[in-house]
Amino acid sequence: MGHGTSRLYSALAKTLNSSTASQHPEYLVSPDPEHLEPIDPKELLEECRAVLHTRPPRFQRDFVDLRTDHPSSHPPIRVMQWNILAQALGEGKDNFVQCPVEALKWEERKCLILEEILAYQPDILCLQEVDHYFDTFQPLLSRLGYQGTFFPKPWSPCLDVEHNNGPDGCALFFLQNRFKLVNSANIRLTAMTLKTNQVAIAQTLECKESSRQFCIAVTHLKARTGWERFRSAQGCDLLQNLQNITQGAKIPLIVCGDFNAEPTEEVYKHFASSSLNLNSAYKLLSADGQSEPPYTTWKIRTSGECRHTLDYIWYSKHALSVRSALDLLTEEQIGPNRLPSFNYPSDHLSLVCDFSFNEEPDGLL
Ligand SMILES: NC(=O)C1=CN([C@@H]2O[C@H](COP(=O)(O)OP(=O)(O)OC[C@H]3O[C@@H](n4cnc5c(N)ncnc54)[C@H](OP(=O)(O)O)[C@@H]3O)[C@@H](O)[C@H]2O)C=CC1
Ligand SMILES: [Mg+2]
Repeated sequence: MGHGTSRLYSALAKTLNSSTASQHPEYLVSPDPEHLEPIDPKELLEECRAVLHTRPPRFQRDFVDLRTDHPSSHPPIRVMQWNILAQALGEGKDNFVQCPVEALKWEERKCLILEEILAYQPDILCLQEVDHYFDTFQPLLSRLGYQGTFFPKPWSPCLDVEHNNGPDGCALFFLQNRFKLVNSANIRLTAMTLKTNQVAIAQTLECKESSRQFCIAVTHLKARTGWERFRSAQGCDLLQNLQNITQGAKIPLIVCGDFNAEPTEEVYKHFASSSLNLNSAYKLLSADGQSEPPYTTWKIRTSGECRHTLDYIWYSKHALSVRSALDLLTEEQIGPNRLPSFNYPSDHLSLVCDFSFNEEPDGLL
C-alpha cells in the first residue's frame, strides 16, 4: 500500500469510526482541517472496493447517446440526481422486508454510495435523504473538489430512530474547478401558505469555461399516498421560487428531485406545463421521447412490492440539451428481492445526465 493510499485509508477509516462512535451529535461537528487535503478519486475508489471485496460487483450501466443537432464547444455538465436512502430510515423505518440487515451496514453501504458517485464523477450532485453530511459526504467530497450545501428537514423522521445520525435533508455539491457560486437559497417549502417539513436548495452557478450562468435546484417532496394535493402545493411553491430565482426564466434551470409523485400526478403536470418551459430528461430515453421510465425506485415493504417512477431531472428545454443519460438498472439486475441490496445501496436509482448549453438560444428558454 503506497503512501497516498495509506493516507486515504485513514481518511475513510475516520469517517467509518465517526459513524459508529458515540452519543455526540457528530453531524454537528465541522471537519478538521486535515480533511481538506485533496484526494485522488481513483485512490478513494480503490479504498471503497477494498471495503466491498466480499460484495458482488457493481452493476454495469451505460450512457445512452442523445446527441441533438445543437453543437457545443464546451465540455458537458454532468448532473447526478439520487435519493441515497437515509441510514436511519433504511434501518429503522422503511421496512424493506426482503433486504438483509447486513446489506444496510453503514460502513459498507457508504462505500457503495461513494463508488456510484466516483464511477460517474458528476460535476453536480443532487442528493436526498442525506443523514451523514457532516461526518462523511462533506469532508470526503470537499477533498474531491466539491463545494457542498446541506439543508436538513425541519422535523426529520430520522430523529425518531434510535442511534440516529441527525436529521436527513437535501444536499447539493458542485465541482469548484468548473463553477463559481453566484447565489444560493435554502427554501422551506410551503403548501397553501403553511410551512411544511420539506425543503429545497437552489443555486445559481457560473460555468468557468463559458461564463454562462444557470440555476440548479434539488428537492424531496412529501411522501405517501393521500398527500397528492400537498405535493402539488409544494411543487407550485417551488416553481414560484424558481421563477424568481431565474428572473422569470431568463436563467436556464435544472431541477433534480425525488418528487414522490408518479407522472400521472398533478405536481408532475405543473412542472411539465410550467412557464419555465421544462422537460423531464429521462423521457428522452423512451422510443417516442414522451414516456418516463417504468421505475426509478423498486422495493418490497410489508405492504408488498412498490415499483414507481418518482425521481426526475427537469431542465430548460430551449436553453439546454441533454447529450446523454445513464440507463436504468434492468429488472434482472435489480433481482427478485429488489432494492436496496448487497449490490445497490438505495431503494432509488441514481439518474445521471450530460447537459450542454444550446449555442444559439432561441429566446424562449
Ligand atoms: N417531532 C415532531 O414534532 C415531528 C416529527 N415528524 C416526523 O416526521 C415524520 C414525517 O415526516 P415527513 O417529512 O412528512 O415524511 P415523509 O412522509 O415525506 O416521509 C419520510 C420518509 O419516509 C419514507 N417513506 C415513504 N413511504 C414510506 C412507507 N410506506 N414506509 C416507510 N417509510 C416511507 C420516504 O422515503 P421516499 O421519499 O424514498 O419514499 C421519506 O424519506 C413523522 O412520521 C414524524 O416521524 C414530523 C413532523 C413533526
Ligand atoms: Mg426513502
